[in-house]
Amino acid sequence: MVPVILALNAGSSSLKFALYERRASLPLVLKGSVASLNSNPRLRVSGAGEPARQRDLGAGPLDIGAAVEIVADEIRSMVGVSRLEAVGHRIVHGGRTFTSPAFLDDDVVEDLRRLIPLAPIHQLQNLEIADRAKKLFPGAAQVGCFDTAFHTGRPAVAKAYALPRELSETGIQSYGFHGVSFGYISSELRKSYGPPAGGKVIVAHLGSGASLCAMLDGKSVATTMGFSPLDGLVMSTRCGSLDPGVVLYLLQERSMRPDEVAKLLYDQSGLLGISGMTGDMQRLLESDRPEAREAIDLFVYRTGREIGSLAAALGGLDMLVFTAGIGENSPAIRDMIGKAARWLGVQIDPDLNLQNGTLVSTPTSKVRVLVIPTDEEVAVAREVLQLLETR
Ligand SMILES: Nc1ncnc2c1ncn2[C@@H]1O[C@H](COP(=O)(O)OP(=O)(O)O)[C@@H](O)[C@H]1O
Ligand SMILES: CC(=O)OP(=O)(O)O
Ligand SMILES: [Mg+2]
Repeated sequence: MVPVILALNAGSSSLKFALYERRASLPLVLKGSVASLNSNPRLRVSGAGEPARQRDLGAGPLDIGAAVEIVADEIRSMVGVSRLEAVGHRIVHGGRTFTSPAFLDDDVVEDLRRLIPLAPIHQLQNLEIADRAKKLFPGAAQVGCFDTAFHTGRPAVAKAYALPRELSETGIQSYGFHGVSFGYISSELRKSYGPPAGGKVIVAHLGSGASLCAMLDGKSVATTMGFSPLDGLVMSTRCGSLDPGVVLYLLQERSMRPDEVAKLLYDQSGLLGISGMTGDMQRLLESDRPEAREAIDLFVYRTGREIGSLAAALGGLDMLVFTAGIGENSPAIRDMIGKAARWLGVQIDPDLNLQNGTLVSTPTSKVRVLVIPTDEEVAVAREVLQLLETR
């Protein structure tokens, strides 16, 4: 029996998973997700070439430990645990140390725990999942694949904050996230367009967390998230870019405690905060309440502005790629963002856009606009395979 590799991808609203045979081409055995962890969670699973089956998991919220157990049951029903050679984890923060995949031994986990304050709603969960996976699959190697790694090669100026050097030298800098996804998109662009990977490209990863990456020849040169995954675009429950004066004001004048400010900015802001209803974009699009519209408008406005900023960092724009939950599935949001970027030469074709195919720009659009479904799970499995081969 060929050994298998399990990839686990815990996002802020979902746990995605996929199982592959350990061969160079990574044949898929099983793929699925536990989505909408915060309310009305749903399990979706499909075997290779099979239609997906779905199951509602109650009203929620579902904690991540329970989600891992549900995934483990699915895996065990498919393959004997002894076949599992490795579990790869998407881990959002690798800091300055982890710029390539690493086996999650005790020392590495200790180092990664120190980064929890830099990505509180992700890193703790990522490490909890790794800990559970160790217990559930004791014979398998545990490997971390880091979101920050893809952005390591950006020019120094793109990573720096205008703070005193003593602080910058201790690691207070921009790291950037969603790198596992951006790395996958970069590899897809290389397949289609060769080494230049489309030239000057902006990839819009619009999911529950959202960020843009400016890529030149497939490599990250700038990105909207920074020191933490709070920065940049408006997200499901995160505020995105915010004048640091607001944080000071809340602490000093409103007497909020630091943990209350953290909760506000990570869990109660973004689409949820503006709409007062939900952080789920699909539900906002279905709503006719004016607050829902305001949330969508700010999401689009800020994404449009950041596209301008990244196009400036690139010195032009050849291609715009949409990916992740919103980017892959919402023609309406793509259309609005396309209009905000029209001055850059972006022209989205309404019919192509509605079909959710790969190319959605008009033949005369100066910027090619593509929709490429991300696959962070296979990107994780590839990194795991590479690491296993160097062992
Ligand atoms: N058809 C759709 N239209 C609009 N938004 C959608 C659609 N399908 C999914 N989404 C949105 O995608 C987001 C989740 O994206 P996803 O990339 O799965 O997030 P994460 O990985 O961060 O958990 C949610 O806001 C959800 O509403
Ligand atoms: C880094 C981050 O925001 O990830 P996600 O979008 O999966 O929550
Ligand atoms: Mg995600």
